[in-house]
Amino acid sequence: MARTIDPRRIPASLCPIMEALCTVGIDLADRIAMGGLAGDMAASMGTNTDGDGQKALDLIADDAFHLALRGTGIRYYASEEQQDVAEIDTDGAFALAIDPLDGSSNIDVNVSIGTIFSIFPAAATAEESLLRPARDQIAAGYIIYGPQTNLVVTFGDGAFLYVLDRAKGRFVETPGGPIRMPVASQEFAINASNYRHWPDPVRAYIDDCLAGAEGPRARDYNMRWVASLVAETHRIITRGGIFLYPSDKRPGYQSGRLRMVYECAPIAFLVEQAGGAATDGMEPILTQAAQSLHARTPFVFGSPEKVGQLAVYHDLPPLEAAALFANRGLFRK
Ligand SMILES: O=P(O)(O)OC[C@H]1O[C@](O)(COP(=O)(O)O)[C@@H](O)[C@@H]1O
Ligand SMILES: [Mg+2]
Ligand SMILES: [Mg+2]
Repeated sequence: MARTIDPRRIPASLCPIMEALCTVGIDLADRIAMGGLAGDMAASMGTNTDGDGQKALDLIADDAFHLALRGTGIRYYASEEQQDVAEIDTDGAFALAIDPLDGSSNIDVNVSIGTIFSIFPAAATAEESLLRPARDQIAAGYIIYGPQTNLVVTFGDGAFLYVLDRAKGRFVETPGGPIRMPVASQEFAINASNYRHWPDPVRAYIDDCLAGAEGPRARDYNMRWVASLVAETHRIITRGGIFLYPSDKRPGYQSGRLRMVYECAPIAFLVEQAGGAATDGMEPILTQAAQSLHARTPFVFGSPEKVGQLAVYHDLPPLEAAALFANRGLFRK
Protein backbone atom coordinates (compact mmCIF):
# COMPACT_ATOMS: atom_id res chain seq x y z
CA MET A 1 0.00 0.00 0.00
CA ALA A 2 1.64 3.20 -1.20
CA ARG A 3 1.86 5.89 1.44
CA THR A 4 3.54 8.77 -0.34
CA ILE A 5 1.66 8.64 -3.65
CA ASP A 6 -1.84 7.92 -4.82
CA PRO A 7 -1.19 4.46 -6.34
CA ARG A 8 -4.15 4.17 -8.71
CA ARG A 9 -2.29 4.78 -11.97
CA ILE A 10 0.87 2.91 -11.03
CA PRO A 11 1.43 -0.65 -12.33
CA ALA A 12 1.64 -2.88 -9.25
CA SER A 13 5.20 -4.01 -10.00
CA LEU A 14 6.37 -0.36 -9.99
CA CYS A 15 4.59 0.70 -6.78
CA PRO A 16 7.57 0.06 -4.45
CA ILE A 17 9.86 2.04 -6.77
CA MET A 18 7.46 4.99 -6.99
CA GLU A 19 6.99 4.85 -3.23
CA ALA A 20 10.76 5.09 -2.71
CA LEU A 21 11.19 7.90 -5.25
CA CYS A 22 8.36 9.89 -3.68
CA THR A 23 9.61 9.34 -0.13
CA VAL A 24 13.01 10.75 -1.05
CA GLY A 25 11.40 13.49 -3.16
CA ILE A 26 9.38 14.67 -0.15
CA ASP A 27 12.49 14.66 2.04
CA LEU A 28 14.41 16.66 -0.57
CA ALA A 29 11.52 19.11 -0.97
CA ASP A 30 11.56 19.74 2.79
CA ARG A 31 15.32 20.13 2.84
CA ILE A 32 15.34 22.50 -0.15
CA ALA A 33 12.58 24.59 1.44
CA MET A 34 14.83 25.06 4.51
CA GLY A 35 17.41 26.87 2.38
CA GLY A 36 20.54 27.88 4.30
CA LEU A 37 19.07 26.52 7.55
CA ALA A 38 19.70 23.01 6.19
CA GLY A 39 23.41 23.74 5.61
CA ASP A 40 25.25 24.84 2.50
CA MET A 41 23.59 22.62 -0.11
CA ALA A 42 25.37 24.45 -2.94
CA ALA A 43 28.82 23.78 -1.46
CA SER A 44 31.21 22.58 -4.14
CA MET A 45 32.23 18.93 -3.62
CA GLY A 46 34.60 18.53 -6.57
CA THR A 47 33.75 17.04 -9.93
CA ASN A 48 32.18 13.82 -11.18
CA THR A 49 34.11 11.55 -13.53
CA ASP A 50 32.82 13.52 -16.52
CA GLY A 51 34.27 16.75 -15.19
CA ASP A 52 30.95 18.32 -14.10
CA GLY A 53 31.00 20.19 -10.80
CA GLN A 54 29.16 18.40 -7.99
CA LYS A 55 27.28 20.30 -5.29
CA ALA A 56 26.52 18.98 -1.81
CA LEU A 57 22.85 18.49 -2.72
CA ASP A 58 23.78 16.45 -5.83
CA LEU A 59 25.51 13.93 -3.59
CA ILE A 60 22.90 13.99 -0.82
CA ALA A 61 20.17 13.30 -3.38
CA ASP A 62 22.13 10.53 -5.09
CA ASP A 63 22.86 8.76 -1.79
CA ALA A 64 19.25 9.06 -0.66
CA PHE A 65 17.74 7.62 -3.86
CA HIS A 66 20.35 4.86 -4.06
CA LEU A 67 19.63 3.78 -0.49
CA ALA A 68 15.84 4.08 -0.68
CA LEU A 69 15.59 1.95 -3.82
CA ARG A 70 16.99 -1.14 -2.07
CA GLY A 71 14.42 -3.91 -1.99
CA THR A 72 12.11 -2.26 -4.55
CA GLY A 73 12.98 -4.44 -7.56
CA ILE A 74 15.72 -2.27 -9.05
CA ARG A 75 18.57 -4.39 -10.32
CA TYR A 76 20.64 -1.65 -11.97
CA TYR A 77 20.97 1.90 -10.62
CA ALA A 78 22.58 4.41 -12.99
CA SER A 79 23.15 7.93 -11.71
CA GLU A 80 24.60 11.12 -13.15
CA GLU A 81 26.72 11.26 -10.00
CA GLN A 82 28.32 7.82 -10.33
CA GLN A 83 30.65 6.73 -13.10
CA ASP A 84 29.45 3.12 -13.16
CA VAL A 85 26.12 1.42 -12.82
CA ALA A 86 25.50 0.04 -9.32
CA GLU A 87 23.76 -3.29 -8.81
CA ILE A 88 21.14 -3.06 -6.06
CA ASP A 89 18.78 -6.08 -6.03
CA THR A 90 20.46 -8.90 -7.95
CA ASP A 91 17.10 -10.48 -8.80
CA GLY A 92 15.39 -7.15 -9.52
CA ALA A 93 13.33 -6.83 -12.71
CA PHE A 94 14.08 -3.18 -13.48
CA ALA A 95 16.88 -0.76 -14.32
CA LEU A 96 16.60 2.84 -13.18
CA ALA A 97 18.54 5.83 -14.48
CA ILE A 98 18.44 9.05 -12.51
CA ASP A 99 19.56 12.66 -12.51
CA PRO A 100 19.18 12.96 -8.73
CA LEU A 101 19.36 16.75 -8.76
CA ASP A 102 18.80 18.59 -12.01
CA GLY A 103 19.57 22.29 -12.31
CA SER A 104 22.32 22.33 -9.69
CA SER A 105 23.39 25.85 -10.69
CA ASN A 106 20.08 27.06 -9.26
CA ILE A 107 20.39 25.52 -5.77
CA ASP A 108 21.70 28.65 -4.09
CA VAL A 109 19.38 31.10 -5.85
CA ASN A 110 16.03 29.60 -4.84
CA VAL A 111 14.98 28.75 -8.39
CA SER A 112 13.21 25.50 -9.27
CA ILE A 113 15.33 22.34 -9.42
CA GLY A 114 14.33 18.72 -9.77
CA THR A 115 14.92 14.99 -10.07
CA ILE A 116 14.56 13.11 -13.38
CA PHE A 117 14.15 9.33 -13.60
CA SER A 118 13.76 6.65 -16.24
CA ILE A 119 12.83 2.98 -15.80
CA PHE A 120 13.61 0.12 -18.21
CA PRO A 121 13.04 -3.59 -17.80
CA ALA A 122 16.30 -5.16 -16.59
CA ALA A 123 18.14 -7.26 -19.18
CA ALA A 124 21.11 -9.59 -18.67
CA THR A 125 23.64 -6.76 -18.24
CA ALA A 126 23.55 -3.12 -17.23
CA GLU A 127 24.53 -2.07 -20.76
CA GLU A 128 21.77 -4.13 -22.36
CA SER A 129 19.31 -2.68 -19.85
CA LEU A 130 20.16 0.98 -20.31
CA LEU A 131 21.89 1.45 -23.67
CA ARG A 132 18.83 0.56 -25.70
CA PRO A 133 16.29 2.60 -27.66
CA ALA A 134 14.65 5.17 -25.43
CA ARG A 135 11.32 3.83 -26.74
CA ASP A 136 11.85 0.77 -24.46
CA GLN A 137 11.31 2.81 -21.29
CA ILE A 138 8.38 1.57 -19.23
CA ALA A 139 8.17 4.65 -17.02
CA ALA A 140 9.72 8.10 -16.79
CA GLY A 141 9.15 11.19 -14.77
CA TYR A 142 10.44 14.13 -12.81
CA ILE A 143 9.85 15.76 -9.47
CA ILE A 144 10.13 19.55 -9.55
CA TYR A 145 10.99 21.35 -6.32
CA GLY A 146 9.44 24.78 -6.90
CA PRO A 147 6.75 26.91 -5.28
CA GLN A 148 4.81 23.64 -5.54
CA THR A 149 6.48 20.27 -5.48
CA ASN A 150 5.06 18.33 -8.43
CA LEU A 151 5.55 14.88 -9.83
CA VAL A 152 4.97 14.38 -13.55
CA VAL A 153 5.08 10.73 -14.58
CA THR A 154 4.19 8.41 -17.40
CA PHE A 155 3.82 4.66 -17.44
CA GLY A 156 3.27 4.69 -21.21
CA ASP A 157 -0.41 5.58 -21.24
CA GLY A 158 -0.41 9.39 -20.89
CA ALA A 159 1.48 11.76 -18.61
CA PHE A 160 -0.01 12.73 -15.27
CA LEU A 161 0.55 15.58 -12.83
CA TYR A 162 0.68 15.15 -9.07
CA VAL A 163 1.01 17.83 -6.41
CA LEU A 164 2.67 17.22 -3.08
CA ASP A 165 0.13 17.74 -0.33
CA ARG A 166 2.60 18.76 2.35
CA ALA A 167 0.15 18.38 5.21
CA LYS A 168 -0.46 14.74 4.26
CA GLY A 169 3.07 14.01 2.99
CA ARG A 170 1.61 12.53 -0.18
CA PHE A 171 1.61 13.18 -3.93
CA VAL A 172 -1.98 13.58 -5.11
CA GLU A 173 -3.03 13.54 -8.76
CA THR A 174 -4.52 16.81 -9.97
CA PRO A 175 -7.99 16.67 -11.56
CA GLY A 176 -8.14 16.99 -15.33
CA GLY A 177 -6.75 13.68 -16.54
CA PRO A 178 -3.74 13.28 -18.81
CA ILE A 179 -1.57 16.31 -19.57
CA ARG A 180 -2.03 17.78 -23.07
CA MET A 181 0.69 20.19 -24.10
CA PRO A 182 -0.80 23.32 -25.73
CA VAL A 183 -0.06 23.45 -29.44
CA ALA A 184 0.09 27.21 -29.91
CA SER A 185 2.80 29.14 -28.12
CA GLN A 186 5.29 31.84 -29.03
CA GLU A 187 7.96 30.98 -26.47
CA PHE A 188 11.35 29.47 -27.08
CA ALA A 189 14.01 28.42 -24.57
CA ILE A 190 17.70 28.35 -25.39
CA ASN A 191 20.87 29.58 -23.71
CA ALA A 192 21.42 32.50 -26.07
CA SER A 193 24.89 33.24 -24.69
CA ASN A 194 26.11 30.37 -26.88
CA TYR A 195 24.75 31.92 -30.08
CA ARG A 196 28.15 32.28 -31.71
CA HIS A 197 28.90 28.59 -31.15
CA TRP A 198 25.68 27.13 -32.60
CA PRO A 199 25.33 25.35 -35.96
CA ASP A 200 23.92 27.50 -38.77
CA PRO A 201 20.44 25.86 -38.83
CA VAL A 202 19.92 26.65 -35.13
CA ARG A 203 21.13 30.22 -35.57
CA ALA A 204 18.83 30.66 -38.56
CA TYR A 205 15.84 29.26 -36.64
CA ILE A 206 16.42 31.53 -33.64
CA ASP A 207 17.10 34.52 -35.91
CA ASP A 208 13.68 34.01 -37.44
CA CYS A 209 12.07 33.90 -33.97
CA LEU A 210 13.94 37.06 -32.96
CA ALA A 211 12.87 38.86 -36.13
CA GLY A 212 9.35 38.71 -34.67
CA ALA A 213 6.39 40.25 -36.46
CA GLU A 214 8.68 41.79 -39.09
CA GLY A 215 10.38 38.45 -39.86
CA PRO A 216 9.40 35.33 -41.80
CA ARG A 217 7.33 33.95 -38.92
CA ALA A 218 5.28 37.16 -38.83
CA ARG A 219 4.74 37.03 -35.07
CA ASP A 220 6.57 38.15 -31.96
CA TYR A 221 8.27 35.53 -29.78
CA ASN A 222 9.17 35.49 -26.11
CA MET A 223 12.27 33.83 -24.64
CA ARG A 224 12.81 32.00 -21.33
CA TRP A 225 15.89 30.25 -19.93
CA VAL A 226 15.80 28.91 -16.37
CA ALA A 227 18.84 26.60 -16.68
CA SER A 228 16.94 23.76 -14.99
CA LEU A 229 15.75 21.20 -17.54
CA VAL A 230 12.89 20.17 -15.22
CA ALA A 231 11.67 23.76 -14.96
CA GLU A 232 11.80 24.32 -18.73
CA THR A 233 9.98 21.01 -19.27
CA HIS A 234 7.31 21.85 -16.74
CA ARG A 235 6.68 25.22 -18.33
CA ILE A 236 6.55 23.79 -21.85
CA ILE A 237 4.21 20.91 -21.07
CA THR A 238 1.99 23.39 -19.21
CA ARG A 239 1.86 26.25 -21.72
CA GLY A 240 3.69 25.09 -24.85
CA GLY A 241 6.80 26.32 -26.64
CA ILE A 242 10.11 24.83 -27.73
CA PHE A 243 13.35 24.00 -25.88
CA LEU A 244 16.73 23.68 -27.58
CA TYR A 245 20.10 22.59 -26.25
CA PRO A 246 21.95 22.05 -29.54
CA SER A 247 25.45 20.84 -30.19
CA ASP A 248 27.92 23.70 -30.35
CA LYS A 249 31.51 24.46 -31.14
CA ARG A 250 32.81 24.70 -27.56
CA PRO A 251 35.17 21.92 -26.52
CA GLY A 252 33.09 19.12 -24.99
CA TYR A 253 29.81 20.37 -26.49
CA GLN A 254 29.95 18.55 -29.87
CA SER A 255 26.85 16.62 -28.76
CA GLY A 256 25.35 19.39 -26.68
CA ARG A 257 25.25 19.28 -22.91
CA LEU A 258 22.39 17.09 -21.84
CA ARG A 259 22.70 13.37 -21.14
CA MET A 260 20.74 10.84 -23.12
CA VAL A 261 20.04 8.17 -20.51
CA TYR A 262 18.89 10.14 -17.48
CA GLU A 263 17.90 13.54 -18.93
CA CYS A 264 16.80 13.43 -22.59
CA ALA A 265 15.27 9.93 -22.83
CA PRO A 266 12.89 10.36 -19.86
CA ILE A 267 11.93 13.92 -20.80
CA ALA A 268 11.35 12.80 -24.42
CA PHE A 269 9.09 9.96 -23.25
CA LEU A 270 7.07 12.34 -21.05
CA VAL A 271 6.84 15.01 -23.72
CA GLU A 272 5.59 12.54 -26.35
CA GLN A 273 3.07 11.18 -23.88
CA ALA A 274 1.83 14.77 -23.37
CA GLY A 275 1.36 15.21 -27.13
CA GLY A 276 4.70 16.90 -27.88
CA ALA A 277 7.76 15.91 -29.89
CA ALA A 278 11.41 15.44 -28.91
CA THR A 279 14.38 15.10 -31.26
CA ASP A 280 18.10 15.65 -31.51
CA GLY A 281 17.24 18.41 -33.99
CA MET A 282 16.25 15.93 -36.67
CA GLU A 283 15.57 12.39 -35.42
CA PRO A 284 13.21 11.41 -32.60
CA ILE A 285 15.04 10.78 -29.33
CA LEU A 286 12.85 7.75 -28.61
CA THR A 287 14.27 5.88 -31.62
CA GLN A 288 17.83 6.34 -30.38
CA ALA A 289 20.05 4.50 -27.91
CA ALA A 290 22.93 5.98 -25.93
CA GLN A 291 26.41 4.71 -26.80
CA SER A 292 27.55 4.98 -23.19
CA LEU A 293 25.99 5.72 -19.82
CA HIS A 294 26.93 9.40 -19.70
CA ALA A 295 26.66 10.11 -23.45
CA ARG A 296 25.28 13.50 -24.42
CA THR A 297 22.90 14.39 -27.23
CA PRO A 298 21.61 17.60 -28.79
CA PHE A 299 18.07 17.99 -27.49
CA VAL A 300 15.02 19.76 -28.87
CA PHE A 301 11.48 19.31 -27.61
CA GLY A 302 8.13 21.02 -27.48
CA SER A 303 5.09 21.38 -29.66
CA PRO A 304 5.36 19.03 -32.66
CA GLU A 305 4.88 21.83 -35.16
CA LYS A 306 7.80 23.85 -33.78
CA VAL A 307 10.09 20.84 -33.41
CA GLY A 308 9.22 19.89 -37.01
CA GLN A 309 10.04 23.40 -38.24
CA LEU A 310 13.50 23.20 -36.72
CA ALA A 311 14.10 19.88 -38.51
CA VAL A 312 13.34 21.63 -41.80
CA TYR A 313 16.21 24.07 -41.17
CA HIS A 314 18.49 21.07 -40.53
CA ASP A 315 17.32 19.40 -43.72
CA LEU A 316 18.56 22.25 -45.88
CA PRO A 317 21.84 21.46 -47.65
CA PRO A 318 24.78 23.12 -45.81
CA LEU A 319 25.30 25.75 -48.50
CA GLU A 320 21.66 26.70 -48.47
CA ALA A 321 21.60 26.87 -44.67
CA ALA A 322 24.63 29.15 -44.77
CA ALA A 323 22.96 31.34 -47.39
CA LEU A 324 19.80 31.35 -45.33
CA PHE A 325 21.77 32.47 -42.35
CA ALA A 326 23.38 35.27 -44.37
CA ASN A 327 20.11 36.38 -45.99
CA ARG A 328 16.93 36.05 -43.95
CA GLY A 329 14.82 36.77 -47.05
CA LEU A 330 15.48 33.28 -48.43
CA PHE A 331 13.21 31.61 -45.93
CA ARG A 332 10.26 33.97 -46.15
CA LYS A 333 7.03 32.16 -46.84
O1 LIG B 1 24.23 26.33 -17.87
P1 LIG B 1 23.71 25.92 -19.21
O2 LIG B 1 24.78 25.60 -20.21
O3 LIG B 1 22.68 26.87 -19.74
O4 LIG B 1 22.98 24.50 -18.98
C1 LIG B 1 21.77 24.38 -18.36
C2 LIG B 1 21.39 22.94 -18.36
O5 LIG B 1 22.27 22.24 -17.50
C3 LIG B 1 21.56 21.48 -16.56
O6 LIG B 1 21.52 22.17 -15.35
C4 LIG B 1 22.27 20.15 -16.41
O7 LIG B 1 21.77 19.40 -15.38
P2 LIG B 1 22.55 19.12 -13.99
O8 LIG B 1 22.33 20.28 -13.08
O9 LIG B 1 21.86 17.87 -13.58
O10 LIG B 1 24.00 18.89 -14.34
C5 LIG B 1 20.12 21.39 -17.12
O11 LIG B 1 19.15 21.27 -16.12
C6 LIG B 1 19.99 22.70 -17.87
O12 LIG B 1 19.09 22.60 -18.95
MG1 LIG C 1 20.47 17.54 -15.19
MG1 LIG D 1 22.11 16.63 -11.98
